[in-house]
Amino acid sequence: MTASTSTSTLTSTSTLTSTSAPSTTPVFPAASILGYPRIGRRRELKKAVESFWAGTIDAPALEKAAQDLRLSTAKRLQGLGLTGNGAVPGTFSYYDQVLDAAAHIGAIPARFGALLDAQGQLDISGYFTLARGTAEQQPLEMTKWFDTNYHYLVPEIGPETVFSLTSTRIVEEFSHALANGVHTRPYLVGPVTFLLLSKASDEAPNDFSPLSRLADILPVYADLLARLAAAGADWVQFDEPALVVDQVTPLPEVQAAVAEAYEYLAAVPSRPALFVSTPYGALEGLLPTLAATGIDALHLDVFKGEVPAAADLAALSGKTLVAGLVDGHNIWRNDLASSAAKLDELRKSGLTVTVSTSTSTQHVPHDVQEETQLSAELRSWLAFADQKTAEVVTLSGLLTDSPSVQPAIDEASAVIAARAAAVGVHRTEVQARLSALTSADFSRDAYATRAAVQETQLALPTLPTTTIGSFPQTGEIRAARARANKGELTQQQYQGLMKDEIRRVVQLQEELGLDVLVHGEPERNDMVQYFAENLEGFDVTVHGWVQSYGSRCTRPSILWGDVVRSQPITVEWARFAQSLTGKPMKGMLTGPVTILAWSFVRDDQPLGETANQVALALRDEIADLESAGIRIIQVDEPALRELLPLRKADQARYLDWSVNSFRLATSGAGNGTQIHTHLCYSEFGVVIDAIDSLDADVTSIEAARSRMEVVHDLENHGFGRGVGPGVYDIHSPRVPGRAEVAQLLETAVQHVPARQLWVNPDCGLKTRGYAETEESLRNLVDAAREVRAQLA
Ligand SMILES: Nc1nc2c(c(=O)[nH]1)N[C@@H](CNc1ccc(C(=O)N[C@@H](CCC(=O)N[C@@H](CCC(=O)N[C@@H](CCC(=O)O)C(=O)O)C(=O)O)C(=O)O)cc1)CN2
Ligand code: MET
Ligand SMILES: [Zn+2]
Repeated sequence: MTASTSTSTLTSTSTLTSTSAPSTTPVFPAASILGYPRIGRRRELKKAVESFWAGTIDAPALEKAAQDLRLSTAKRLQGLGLTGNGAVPGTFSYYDQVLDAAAHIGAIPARFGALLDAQGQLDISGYFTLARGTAEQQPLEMTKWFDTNYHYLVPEIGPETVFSLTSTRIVEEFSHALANGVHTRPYLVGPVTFLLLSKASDEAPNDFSPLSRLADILPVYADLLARLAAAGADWVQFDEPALVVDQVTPLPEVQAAVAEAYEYLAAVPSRPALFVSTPYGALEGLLPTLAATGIDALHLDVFKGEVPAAADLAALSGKTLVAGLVDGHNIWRNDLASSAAKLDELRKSGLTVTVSTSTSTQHVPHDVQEETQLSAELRSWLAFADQKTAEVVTLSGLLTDSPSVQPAIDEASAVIAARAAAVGVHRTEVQARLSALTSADFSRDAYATRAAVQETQLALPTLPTTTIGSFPQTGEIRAARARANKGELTQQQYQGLMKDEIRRVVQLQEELGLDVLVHGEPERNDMVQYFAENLEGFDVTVHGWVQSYGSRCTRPSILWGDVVRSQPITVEWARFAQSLTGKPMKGMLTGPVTILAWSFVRDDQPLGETANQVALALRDEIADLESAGIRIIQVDEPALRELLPLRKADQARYLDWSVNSFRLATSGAGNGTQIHTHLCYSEFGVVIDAIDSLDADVTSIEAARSRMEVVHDLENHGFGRGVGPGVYDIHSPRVPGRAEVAQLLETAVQHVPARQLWVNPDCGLKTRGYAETEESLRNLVDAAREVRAQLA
């Protein structure tokens, strides 16, 4: 459909809205959740998908595994009390929910060539091609989903993109569940969020905005709606989280897009009832806009956001208000008394109100009851996805004024009170150390002074080469750790195997001719969990897997108490690795912000305070590394951008505490100790001032996928310290050629003085195999030598 025909449709819809809605709008279920983890309680989906990629199972077997998982999930949620039509969300995905939307509406970049089958459909192999790329084509870019550790694939849209219904998977999933006794609620990322999250395709002119294609994707969404109605769906959920974020696109344009999209979709003659969800924060200026459309139910995040003003709520008259009361993004048991009070407030509006989660529960593990190794006390403080579902069901009892709710509220209040008083939550020695800090603890001598000392002590060539820390985590390494955890290997045997691995990694780096070496991090299951396991105040889970992207998962640690480092963590490994080489060996730590971002963090004190506790532990670790003869220490902060608040008004305060915690961790280092930091997964333009304020001597940044765009930011900013824009995209097995790397370096030296530049990959190599790693690093070192020679 062209822009002009859609405008005429839009004009006619304003009068049609009331008559074209389903004759009787179905009742929205009193209890529902926005979404549920899809990886499986035992990572069944991860295993099936990776087996399919490895060629050990075929497409029908993968489909069967996914079907079984969907059905057991749906039955479980029914069993927990999500019983109304549409209460169970259809939030399954083989890889990513944004990719799913792209796959349904035909947003398939031309650069992939013909991916559709004879019927114009994208099959499962084509779908994974977009996610994982081919030898010739980079996959879709991956980036952070709002302020979470989930990553989505970025659709590429241009004037040339032809939209059509290229998948009907959500319809088939609905029908399959219905045939098996569960009336689910199909889910798709909504049209406005979809376009706001997209980037312009390679073919698009410079000033192109994906949002300009709104009128062209709406008919495809409409087609899908009609098919879902025909399949019998009562409700469909369009997820619009981009509406809670301050966008680069001016608000009036976003408002116009929201109005156009939902007036259009509401006017579809035969459709399910429309439910729009707006997780991750307060909807603010877009609430009246959505209220003025013909949608049937609107979700508001009233956990993170405020309860809206009465006048704003009044505008929702005739619609169901779905109250996101239970936090989908953290694991603390809900304060039911406070939720009940909010629910009361919302019901005063006279609207039909129902209960839900603030966000999808895809960000939390499945079930606390699996974690039998945790103390009963700690478990009683927690709620994972299943417990959150139960909390939603409990709160929905208030809608019918059920007397059975009060005991549950009282119990939750009692547990929260007990948690505040529990041993280890507040420790006087930690509080005393924090209150004794002065501004001197947050700064080092001037950079020029430090750089001069480091230059003589380290004697590195121009364009020094290094890697980001991890080397491939091989099956052998993981198997050894699994056996050690089961007690099949002694600690000594396990440590011996890890030392063998470190020896191999050091020798490989010597052979390749890298200038600054790493030990490869084989002893770490994860760069955050490893530290959590070695600090007091944290606990870790056994089955608490949460999807980070695609088939990759993490087990976020639980930071519940004041943080204490009772003994050195990395020092012996670093000392051992340094003993194997005359070249500088980097000590490798994870920074305070990232440790917080990738853990479930206590909600009973400001994050900045918790960050400083972690920072003090790292500060002590750095002092011990220095004493052990380590001259370069890298403190990774890949999540610095992730926690940046979605609303501009909150950002300065965040950047202040986050930067300060990094400085607290690192500024005890002597002038001769070179502090590195590393950031990935973000656009850096927005946080470049903050990166500068970290005051690290050297910063490595992801850049290869975006073809060195970051060097413009660095140049404009006048970034004056060492910097290593990544020249090797480690997210795919593709090996970058020597000439390609050299070209990226040549671009870099045009914008950043050569004496500041470092040569390194985009990120750690843990997800890579050895074959491609060796070849890529060889090309990287050769390219650095080539460009060095040109400079000389
Ligand atoms: N926390 C965190 N967030 C992050 C990143 C990160 O590195 N960590 N990187 C960015 C991208 N996200 C990523 C997230 C996960 C992984 C990743 O590689 N995850 C691994 C698991 C890593 C891990 O915890 N490994 C454990 C457990 C491994 C395992 O599955 N063991 C088997 C047994 C193995 C055997 O017997 O062979 C089992 O438990 O069943 C270990 O090595 O010990 C995976 O999904 O496969 C990579 C990147 C952003 N966010
Ligand atoms: C996600 S950032 C990873 C940094 C870490 N040092 C590594 O190399 O794996
Ligand atoms: Zn990284």
